[in-house]
Amino acid sequence: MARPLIQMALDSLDFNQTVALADQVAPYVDIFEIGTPCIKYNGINLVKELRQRFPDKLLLVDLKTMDAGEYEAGAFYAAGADIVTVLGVSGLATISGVIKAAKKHGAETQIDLINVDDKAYIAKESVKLGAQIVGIHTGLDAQAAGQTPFSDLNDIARLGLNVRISVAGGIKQATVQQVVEAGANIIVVGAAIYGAPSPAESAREIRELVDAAAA
Ligand SMILES: O=C([C@H](O)CO)[C@H](O)[C@H](O)COP(=O)(O)O
Repeated sequence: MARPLIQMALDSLDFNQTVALADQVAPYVDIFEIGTPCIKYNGINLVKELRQRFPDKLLLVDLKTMDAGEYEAGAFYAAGADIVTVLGVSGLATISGVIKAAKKHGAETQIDLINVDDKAYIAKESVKLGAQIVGIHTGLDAQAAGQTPFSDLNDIARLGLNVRISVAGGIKQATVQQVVEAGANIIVVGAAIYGAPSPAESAREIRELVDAAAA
């Protein structure tokens, strides 16, 4: 099995704390995600800062775009994003616009299937449009209501689409093996790292668990 990537969700609103957290966990993660609240609060300067500080990391900007796909995403690709997210619920025209912007910059697009009713349909159509990643995502509010991403992950993985699958939604040490075995290519972790007494130690543990599960 190819080594799954670990994506650190940077969900703080504070610019300096975000950069400091990225520094701490950098040895253990592959992708820095600038989370949606964080990018709304800090804007494109944070993309530029992380791009400059971490030239070897992948940088995902979690715009969760809903409209004006090409226009909105284009500026973030130009600032150094490797991956930008667009909402599956936005519809195929917006998804197509973000993919067009990504292509212009030699970058990638992730379709976030959060709150999509027919996830299989949107995933299949997104692949036809040229998306490289589909995201199974139980958001923070849905997690608080007791939901998890596991059943949706199994359903999408079973389709065998030519696309990488990202999974997010409360993933922690206890559930890493389960999502790797289910077929996730990108494991997104936020609170289990940034909420730990030692974020670096938590990230190191998750790295070990992901690598062991994929071995
Ligand atoms: O995308 C996220 C959320 O919707 C806010 O933007 C989180 O970054 C994602 O859910 C990962 O965080 P955890 O669920 O805390 O692991």
